[in-house]
Amino acid sequence: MNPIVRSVSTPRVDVDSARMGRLAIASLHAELACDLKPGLVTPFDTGSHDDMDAGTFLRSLFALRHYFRAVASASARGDGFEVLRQHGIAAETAMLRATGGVNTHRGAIFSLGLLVASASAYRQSSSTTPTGEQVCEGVRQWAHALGAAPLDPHSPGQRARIRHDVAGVREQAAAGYPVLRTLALPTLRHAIAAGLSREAALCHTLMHLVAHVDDLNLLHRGGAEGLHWAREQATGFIDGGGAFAPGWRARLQTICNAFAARRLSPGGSADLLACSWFLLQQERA
Ligand SMILES: CC(C)(COP(=O)(O)OP(=O)(O)OC[C@H]1O[C@@H](n2cnc3c(N)ncnc32)[C@H](O[C@H]2O[C@H](COP(=O)(O)OP(=O)(O)OP(=O)(O)O)[C@@H](O)[C@H]2O)[C@@H]1O)[C@@H](O)C(=O)NCCC(=O)NCCS
Ligand SMILES: Nc1ncnc2[nH]cnc12
Repeated sequence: MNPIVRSVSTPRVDVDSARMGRLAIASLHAELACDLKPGLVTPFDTGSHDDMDAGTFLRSLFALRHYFRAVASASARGDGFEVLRQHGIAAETAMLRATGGVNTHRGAIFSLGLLVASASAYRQSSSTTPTGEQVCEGVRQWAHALGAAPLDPHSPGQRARIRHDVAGVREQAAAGYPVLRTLALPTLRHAIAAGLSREAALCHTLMHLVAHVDDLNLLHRGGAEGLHWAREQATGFIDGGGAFAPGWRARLQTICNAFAARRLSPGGSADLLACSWFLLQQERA
């Protein structure tokens, strides 16, 4: 964008950006607050983690309280991907400062940040509320920039992605998050429409994600065998009726215990769960 042309904020942009920012933080909190998440941190369990607990995630959320509003506002004003990326890098720094160097939300800063930016741009340009699927599709506008952006080939995710020849979070983003559009959103919508509680619907959706996502965190910690085992556990839970089945909590607790025993943690699936919740909630905003 021409540096002479300053981005102009208007009250409408500011109000909607603040709304999108609050929804994003609330969605990350909804994921954290959900119990019975195999290998993941909950208010009652640190899962497969020794370096973080719910307090670590809450400090991280607090550090991100301005970030999502900032990317929403930048996107609504028409700022390019590089501006969004700089906000993301600053958010990663704020997160690490708040957590004492623990990586709680690096992937969520990326994925939820892009979805917030997409939702904000759509709402600004069309003055209507997009569906969750339209928000996912909107991320494709940055596909080229995503492919050209600097990448750390030695990050856990990149090492896992290269070693196991799978797509990672950037490839998901450039394709408009197909796993959210075609799997997580329909699953979450159906569970809620069928009358499941928020927690049951989130657990049900998380297990569908674990069963299908090439989760780089599972690959990083458990390799191909660990990912395969995790998918088998999730598929077994789903085939047994998932959170619709009587006694689902006891069955899921057993799976949680098994994930922790193997030190496996589907952090990518947890991010995508929070993203799914945001995509649904912004439809009502
Ligand atoms: C694009 C970046 C994320 C960089 O990508 P890269 O692959 O280099 O970074 P990684 O962090 O290694 O992997 C990506 C993170 O994304 C999550 N994730 C994993 N698989 C998937 C998937 N299939 N789809 C979507 N998302 C996925 C995951 O993040 C979550 O897990 C982390 C916490 O779990 P934990 O097990 O504790 O992870 P570690 O501490 O790393 O391992 P241990 O040592 O404990 O075993 C946490 O990050 C969660 O969010 C992957 O980690 C991005 O960093 C980038 O380039 N950012 C620049 C800014 C930017 O462009 N922003 C956009 C603004 S709109
Ligand atoms: N609840 C959680 N536990 C562990 N890693 C995560 N990444 C995102 N949410 C997470």
